[in-house]
Amino acid sequence: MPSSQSSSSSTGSEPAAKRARHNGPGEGEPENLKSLRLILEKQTHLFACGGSLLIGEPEKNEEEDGSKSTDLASEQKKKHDPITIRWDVKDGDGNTADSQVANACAKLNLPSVPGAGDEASLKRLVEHCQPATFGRGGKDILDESYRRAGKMDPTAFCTTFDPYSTGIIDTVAQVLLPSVYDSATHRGVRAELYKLNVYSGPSGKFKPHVDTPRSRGQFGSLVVCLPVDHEGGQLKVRHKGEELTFDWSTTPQKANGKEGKLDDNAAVQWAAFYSDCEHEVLEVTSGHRITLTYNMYAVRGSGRLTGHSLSPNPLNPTHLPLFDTIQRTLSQDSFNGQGGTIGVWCSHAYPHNHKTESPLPDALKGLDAVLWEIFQYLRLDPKIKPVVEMNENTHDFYEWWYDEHPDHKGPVSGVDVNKISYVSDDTLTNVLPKTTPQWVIGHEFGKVDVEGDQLEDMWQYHFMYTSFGDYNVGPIHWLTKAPGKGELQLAYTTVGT
Ligand SMILES: O=C(O)CCC(=O)C(=O)O
Ligand SMILES: [Fe+2]
Repeated sequence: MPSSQSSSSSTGSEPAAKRARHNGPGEGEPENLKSLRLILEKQTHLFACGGSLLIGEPEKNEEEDGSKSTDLASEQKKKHDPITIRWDVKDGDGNTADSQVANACAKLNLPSVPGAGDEASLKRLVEHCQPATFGRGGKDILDESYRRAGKMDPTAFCTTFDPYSTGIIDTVAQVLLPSVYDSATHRGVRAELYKLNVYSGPSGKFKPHVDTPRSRGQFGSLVVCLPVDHEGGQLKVRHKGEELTFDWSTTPQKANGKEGKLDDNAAVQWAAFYSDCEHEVLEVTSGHRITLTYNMYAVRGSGRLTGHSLSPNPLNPTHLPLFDTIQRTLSQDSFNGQGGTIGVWCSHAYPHNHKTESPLPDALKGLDAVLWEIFQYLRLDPKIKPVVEMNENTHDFYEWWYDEHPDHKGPVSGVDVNKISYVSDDTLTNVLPKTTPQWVIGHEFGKVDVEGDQLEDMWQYHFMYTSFGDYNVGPIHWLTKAPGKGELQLAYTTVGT
């Protein structure tokens, strides 16, 4: 039975072109794996989703006899109540009422009702925001040529808008983080309010960027756009050459607010996407684009769609579109009964600097999650590991050593050079794999630093690689293309002169 290995990173030290050498169909590549590779290449990636909620007058929700309506259908037809935002107003903001009361509170109702004074509150909210920064190289940067927006921290405001009760989080969980029947990967979504942002015309914007994950479990971001008129400000989200546009602009002609009445078309719009997707907010040309952003984390045992609920709606992996193809393809023995390794490069990036706790498989996204579930269901014993490929010179050095030791038979159990101070060639013949290795499978995520003398002898190379992981015996049959840029997993530092 072939075993599968996914990796989310590889050594960053090797040029992509060289790595690509190993990704194309290799000589003697089993036919069934070739066809599976072609099928995976054609997969479109699901990386974002979105929707809208109409807003209406608060409902009386009472029958004529005074009893409350509990009917599910009418519950679902209900429009969302108008949204209230309250925020701290510190002393000295120039407002007489505020300067008399320390830490007073201001309030805004959305959508604003013409003639109800909401426009003045909206103006105040915009004024009370601070300039929004963004993360670059571990620092918070303020650069208005890159991001021109206002922000308010969640410690300074509260809102009646709740992404859980509106069903947004359930939808995001179903689409971006589905739980699979009978899987150990039951996961739910926890959304944490991160900021209120205001992008104002004529030049509010946020140029292309990738969000900084706040912790290892973060898999995505949710943006909720509040019902405030604005033009422009489209959100564009990209992944692997595909792009989705979320256009929430409302032209003044479209809006039909009348004095004292809520606009019938007023809606809350939202979009959710995986954190590793590049995205940008195009220029807002007029009005204010006001958003609530949430960081979303994959968690076990919370949320409505986890496998912990009594009647969950979990996916069955056999009903995933790729299931039949993969099962059929892999049921033909690609390796003549000898076993072998199939590799799939993760199509998304994951935060994983923590040595002992990897966020995976809980936070696997999109196609990565689908393949993981199918491989698990087929009992292929998949593993998620960091992978390092030997660069060409090192590989040549190993080949030379193997040529020099034609009698080398492969490792003898119980011999560990990492416990021996001097390693002779004889000892090496007892520890190196039978055939020249090319891939080293890491024990755990997180960069491994190895210190030693000049890398000259075979045992020093061996020591470096085995400090990081295990040689993969035989080739890895990669089904997907390696990510454009890998991440440094293994560093060798020379000590002494
Ligand atoms: O407002 C948006 O649509 C996206 C904002 C964004 O990219 C961010 O806050 O990081
Ligand atoms: Fe962002």
